[in-house]
Amino acid sequence: QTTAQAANKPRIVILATGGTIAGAGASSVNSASYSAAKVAVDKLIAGLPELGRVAEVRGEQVMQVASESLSNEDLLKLAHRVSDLSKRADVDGIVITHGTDTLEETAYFLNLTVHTDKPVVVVGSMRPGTALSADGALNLYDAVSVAGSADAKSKGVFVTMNDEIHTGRDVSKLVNIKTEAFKSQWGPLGMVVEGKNYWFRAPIKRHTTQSEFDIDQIQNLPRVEIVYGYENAQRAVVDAIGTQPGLQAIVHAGTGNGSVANRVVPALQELRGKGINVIRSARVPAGFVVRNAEQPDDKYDWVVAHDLNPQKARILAMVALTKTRNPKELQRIFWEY
Ligand SMILES: NC(=O)C[C@H](N)C(=O)O
Repeated sequence: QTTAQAANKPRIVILATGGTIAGAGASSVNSASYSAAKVAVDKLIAGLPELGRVAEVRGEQVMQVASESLSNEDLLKLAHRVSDLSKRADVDGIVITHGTDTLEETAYFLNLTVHTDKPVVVVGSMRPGTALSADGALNLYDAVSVAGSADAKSKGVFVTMNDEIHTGRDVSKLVNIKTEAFKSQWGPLGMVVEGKNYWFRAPIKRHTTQSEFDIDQIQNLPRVEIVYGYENAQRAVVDAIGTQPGLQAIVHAGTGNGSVANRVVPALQELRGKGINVIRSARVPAGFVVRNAEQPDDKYDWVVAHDLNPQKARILAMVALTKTRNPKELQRIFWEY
């Protein structure tokens, strides 16, 4: 028995994937210009001895990349590792260090597919550890502290940034450069301050142990692409994506309430006619898309993304398509998750 176990400290595994939290700049004033994914997890842990106050920590370097370059294969590799660790009796919680650019996508994917009631926390930073007022150390301390808390169990996958605890479903990177980069349109679940959690709400959408999706059954993800709506948008982009091999769905990041240019509608209808699902999301980052408003979804056999932004809608679509291509079933899933 180790000293930490004797002291009843939770045993937390930190799975490192890269990002700015593992970044390094040329000087301490480089807060925005630096290289992501440089520092190994053992060095991150050694640089933060305070972690030993809240947990017995060990690290694993799963990959070392900037998150904008993550692939579906990377996502599956990480999720399978999280699932395996979550089943171990000697692991009480899992922290994933991750670049912030696609952190919301990974967090939502894990929330949808990993069957565990143990806390899983995804964390990043906006400044590299070499910068003045670097935010990674406190974010990581908060993440480990939340991952080791009994009161964080059964609430799904979290993102801790800037003292806030967010659900991986709702949270999105909405601000560049600032350390208050992450927001949930329905609000954070709570805050973590000096190793103590303060909860204000709980997630209502299905996640982790209540999910019908299970990462242990998912070896591949179907291809889903996103097209953007804007003034003067032409159908050629949709037509081009429609020829991509293996395409199973297109997420349309529409203007306003998911509106679609009249020039683009026929292109999407043609794809639907070929069995490709059309998911109507919005480029507006708040509010939600109303079914059969702006476009006749029932008539066209389209799906609306509810309040999910396009990148999160893509994640849920991929996961849902591992089970069904029926648009009515997909719509049910978009309401429930
Ligand atoms: N702040 C960051 O982590 C940004 C970086 N480009 C990444 O996502 O890996």
